[in-house]
Amino acid sequence: MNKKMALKDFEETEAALTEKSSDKKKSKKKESSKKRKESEIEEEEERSETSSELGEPVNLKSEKEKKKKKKAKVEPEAGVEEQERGESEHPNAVSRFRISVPLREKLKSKGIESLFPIQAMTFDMVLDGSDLVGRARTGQGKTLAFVLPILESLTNGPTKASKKTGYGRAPSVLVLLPTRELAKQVHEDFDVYGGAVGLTSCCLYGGAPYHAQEFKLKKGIDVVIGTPGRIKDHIERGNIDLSSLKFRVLDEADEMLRMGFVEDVELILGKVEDANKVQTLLFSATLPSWVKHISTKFLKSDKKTIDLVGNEKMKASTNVRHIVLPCSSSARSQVIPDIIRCYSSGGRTIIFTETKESASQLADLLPGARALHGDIQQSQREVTLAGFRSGKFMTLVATNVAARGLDINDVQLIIQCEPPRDVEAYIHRSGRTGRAGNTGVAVMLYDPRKSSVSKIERESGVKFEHISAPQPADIAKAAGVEAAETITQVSDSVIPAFKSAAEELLNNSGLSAAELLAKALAKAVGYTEIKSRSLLSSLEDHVTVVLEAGKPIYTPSFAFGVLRRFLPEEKVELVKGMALTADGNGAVFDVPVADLDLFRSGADNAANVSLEVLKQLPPLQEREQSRGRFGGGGRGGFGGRGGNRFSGGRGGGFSDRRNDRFSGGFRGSKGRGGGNRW
Ligand SMILES: Nc1ncnc2c1ncn2[C@@H]1O[C@H](COP(=O)(O)OP(=O)(O)OP(=O)(O)O)[C@@H](O)[C@H]1O
Repeated sequence: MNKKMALKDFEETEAALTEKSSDKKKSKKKESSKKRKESEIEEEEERSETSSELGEPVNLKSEKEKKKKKKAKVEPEAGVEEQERGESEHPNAVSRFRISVPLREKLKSKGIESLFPIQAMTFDMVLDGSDLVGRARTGQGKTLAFVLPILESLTNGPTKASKKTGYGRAPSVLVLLPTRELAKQVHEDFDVYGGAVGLTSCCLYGGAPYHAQEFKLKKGIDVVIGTPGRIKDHIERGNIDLSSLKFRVLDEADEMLRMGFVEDVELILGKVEDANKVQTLLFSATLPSWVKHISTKFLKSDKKTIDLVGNEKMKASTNVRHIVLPCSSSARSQVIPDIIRCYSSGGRTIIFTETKESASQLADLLPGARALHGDIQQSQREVTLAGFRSGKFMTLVATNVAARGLDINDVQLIIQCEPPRDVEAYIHRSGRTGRAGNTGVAVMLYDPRKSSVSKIERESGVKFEHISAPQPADIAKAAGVEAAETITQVSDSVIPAFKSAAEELLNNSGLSAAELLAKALAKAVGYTEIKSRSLLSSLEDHVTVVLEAGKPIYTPSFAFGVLRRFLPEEKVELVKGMALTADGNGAVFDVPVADLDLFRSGADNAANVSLEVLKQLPPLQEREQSRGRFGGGGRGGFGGRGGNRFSGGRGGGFSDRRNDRFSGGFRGSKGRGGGNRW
């Protein structure tokens, strides 16, 4: 169990620290610190209960609901009682930690009066000199977990005396991150909080000119933050001296190592004169076992580990409502705007695609959306992200380049266009919402013919909520309610001008007053027609039907065979998204509305066959479950399609991925690699 693990780690650490120290003051601090930890562990327990409260359905949130939602904000891993206790009594109040006044004031100005659990649990360890592996779910404040104790150590703590000073000073801190955007974000934190205690920082990443970076390094700097590629380049150019480092931080460590930059990271980390005099900290929301293994290479053997996820089943954010929705790739651009309308609560949305091309294409199709990926010039990437952060536009379509670490205010909705290749990507992408105690929604689209959600579900521990695409009629209904409200606000002064036209309509249209008003409302919110949408592939002008044949249907090819008994081949080929019901008695598929009567009458005339239109999807067999059966299927689209995305030799080690996924975004300036997807 997570809590147990966290407690165990903490107790081990406590014991070690207590042994070391004979200082009374220190042990007092530890005593209060221990109390803090115990209450945090209770909070963890409370937290897992409160998470289920986030499951209420979201539907075109009114302002009122939004406000309510804001009020529902809870501190990560903290219970309601905790909030009621008031900041000053908070067990993790900033004032209870060895945080100096300028930092405390800066934190206060940012609205931070108490530390989040990962920060509280690691603060003393880092300040007292330990190497550390830290893991907490997305959005729980891992950045300040290293920023605060590092700054405190350099200004008032153990590394103060040996820290370099003066013009041309070599950096004391090096922070490595996997993406440029993330490096910039972490740099901003060091800038804000470091600035408060007189420490300077700079950010080194690819795609930006060298000379400004070189100038800053020459002048002397305390904290260097950057991506491994550019930092390595600066080292090779002799611009940066890492010999007097006091801290090395690997943020999103698993991603950096997965990218195949182990050698670069190793080379960079190896540039310290005496590794024993450097503290190394490694953070991520996901720490696959191979990362833990690798960490032994970089971190001292007596390192501490604080793992707030541990062996807990649920690895993804518990503040997020996790939803899956069947949708074919061709229907995406129609369905996504409705998902945004229904689930974004008027906030920002990030849509993740698997490739750079599809990010650009989708951004072009969605009104008011912009793309962010590795093929976009760095300067434009920065403009785009700044525009999204400031609310200039509300929908960002991105590749995994935006999956990690980005902390953007009011991102309410994440849409993943298809299941990602690894569970880590799911965890980090969905973690762009529901941050710092806020709630959010993550919708993952999948094409039941091509992909399955069960692997992600199993590995992330998420229990997905299965929904169908919002029906245009539902969305229109909600819009109608809003329109009715606005109509009551229209001044009576308009009546004389429109009354005679209204009376004429009423007399001649053959419609009732309510029907005519309904049309007027529809027109007022931009509807002249409402189409239905199928449940399986979310296609307009299609309906979803279930076929039964008087005996179990074991394979899609059998279902196609039944259809061929009463339909011509060209009609059978119109069938979309064939899936089998979980009970094995039926086949579910989409057909064009225009052909529904033909399908129905054919079924009526065939022996033992029934065909019914569905309003809701019944439980279906997962694609994985029926793997092997789909291959020999009918001509309706299964033969040889799309293999099993999850079982075929992808994944595995990380070094072979180097050029596959990152060369565009991460090492863009060098143009390394070919099949770059991000
Ligand atoms: N003690 C705190 N009180 C209130 N807000 C905080 C506190 N610590 C951090 N935050 C805010 O929480 C948000 C998430 O923090 P951060 O980005 O460090 O999360 P993270 O754990 O690194 O997430 P990820 O795994 O996605 O990178 C930020 O907006 C940050 O300012």
